Amino acid sequence: MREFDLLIIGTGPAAGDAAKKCAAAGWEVGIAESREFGGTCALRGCNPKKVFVHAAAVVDAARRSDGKLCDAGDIKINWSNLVAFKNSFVEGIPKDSRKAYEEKGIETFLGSPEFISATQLRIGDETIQPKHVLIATGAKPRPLEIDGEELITLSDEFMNLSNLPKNVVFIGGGYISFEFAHVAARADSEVTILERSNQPLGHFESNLVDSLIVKSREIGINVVTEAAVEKVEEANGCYCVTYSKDGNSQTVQADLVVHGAGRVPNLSELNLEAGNVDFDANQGVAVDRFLRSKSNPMVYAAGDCAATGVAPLTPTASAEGYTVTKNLLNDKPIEVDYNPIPAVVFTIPPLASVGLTEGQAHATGKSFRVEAKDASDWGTVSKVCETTAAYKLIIEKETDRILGAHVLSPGADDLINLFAVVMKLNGKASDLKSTLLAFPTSTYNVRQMV
Ligand SMILES: Cc1cc2nc3c(=O)[nH]c(=O)nc-3n(C[C@H](O)[C@H](O)[C@H](O)COP(=O)(O)OP(=O)(O)OC[C@H]3O[C@@H](n4cnc5c(N)ncnc54)[C@H](O)[C@@H]3O)c2cc1C
Ligand SMILES: NC(=O)c1ccc[n+]([C@@H]2O[C@H](COP(=O)([O-])OP(=O)(O)OC[C@H]3O[C@@H](n4cnc5c(N)ncnc54)[C@H](O)[C@@H]3O)[C@@H](O)[C@H]2O)c1
Repeated sequence: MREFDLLIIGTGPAAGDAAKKCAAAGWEVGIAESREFGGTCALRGCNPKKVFVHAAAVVDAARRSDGKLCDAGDIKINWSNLVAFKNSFVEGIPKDSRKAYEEKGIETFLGSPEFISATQLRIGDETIQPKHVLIATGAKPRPLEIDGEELITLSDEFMNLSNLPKNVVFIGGGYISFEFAHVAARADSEVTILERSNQPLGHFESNLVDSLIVKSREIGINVVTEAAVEKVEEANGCYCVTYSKDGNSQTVQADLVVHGAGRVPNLSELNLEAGNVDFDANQGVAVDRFLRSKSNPMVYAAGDCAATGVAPLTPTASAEGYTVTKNLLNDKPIEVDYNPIPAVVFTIPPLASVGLTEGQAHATGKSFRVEAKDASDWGTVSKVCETTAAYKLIIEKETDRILGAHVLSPGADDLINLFAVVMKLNGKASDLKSTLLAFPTSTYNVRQMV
């Protein structure tokens, strides 16, 4: 029987803070990882994905500037070099990450612990009795439960392909599909996105999603809405994807079919029933506002696997991990300080958002004004030869506070953080208007927007 003050399951952004700070406070800490140490964001998500997005942005910038800013020649993505370059950032992480835990006196386990009772877990041959458990196991691609599911490539595999085939179909029209579709289109593949609802990227401001769809179609992506994928078959060396649209079955051929149809909490290996840990397979571990399990008080959950109801992103996972640390080490529990949560779809150009959409603002009953404009004439847009840019701001009339900011433009991924800071500090739109900002920069545009 091994005893720990804290056993952490998972090594992504939700896990690290508690491991390191509890160990620094003198606790006996163990941490278990069933794949490579480091988590999704660093190994298979945000960071490696950005390398692909950079490559696509370089090629796109050169092509759209051809004859104006440069002679682009026959510029193209070299896929195998790109994958190798991405790997150069990723391959050292598992060893370094595990070593960093061990150097802090944290015991590491490779494998999946499972609950054998409300107070004990087993990992391999060892029985572990921890005082506290932090479940931080993240998420995995949602099972589609369609025929031919085994033929579908996952996002992890997409980023390791030795070459990118000519015809690529993405199932789902969310973050993963739009980001990788924009990469694949710049790598000269023919790309289709099949989205079952009438609006892809459902959490984003619909007008700007419409503009992004127009842009996506301009670069050759076939975006099909109200198209629920029903099966994938292998035929003549390629794949045939069947989807229902307008009550009819339709098909599209592909050399590669990619899963972009959502993710679910990664809980199936933990035997949570034996641990008396309530959970929902789609939402995650049932937690109270302090991130403690509602059914087993020694257990906490954070990140993509916790049923918090907020966007499953790296910043939210980190904030939840930080909150669990505080609640483990301090007597007075705290809630997660989420507000506000910025989000970016790393397309080219990026779509960024923070706070309420116009529809959500209506639902609050507050009185607000909307500032919205096509911004393709901004200098920071036209001078980089981009043709797509737009924004929408939601500003409360009574207080002049920004309720929501939505931007589709070059630089929107950084610009959105300025809005996040102002909203967090309860600043007013007029504060932004009167703040001197460096010129000419993407963020300077904020003064024109408010
Ligand atoms: C392709 C892709 C791109 C993304 N891009 C972005 C982005 O640009 N920005 C952003 O904010 N978010 C992005 N995300 C989401 C982001 O990666 C996650 O929200 C974040 O990693 C969640 O952190 P976490 O600690 O909860 O889980 P994870 O980072 O998923 O870590 C969980 C860890 O637990 C391990 N694990 C799972 N089950 C067990 C078990 N039974 N036993 C032991 N270990 C287990 C997993 O192997 C994993 O290492 C992206 C996700 C994907 C898939
Ligand atoms: N830039 C980022 O921050 C970023 C990037 C990638 C992933 N992520 C995270 O990973 C999560 C998963 O990403 P994702 O893109 O897989 O999911 P998503 O939740 O963003 O989108 C999934 C989409 O697939 C559609 N869908 C589901 N089943 C379908 C079917 N059978 N046929 C057609 N469409 C179907 C849904 O209607 C939805 O629009 C995201 O929610 C996000 O939290 C974030």
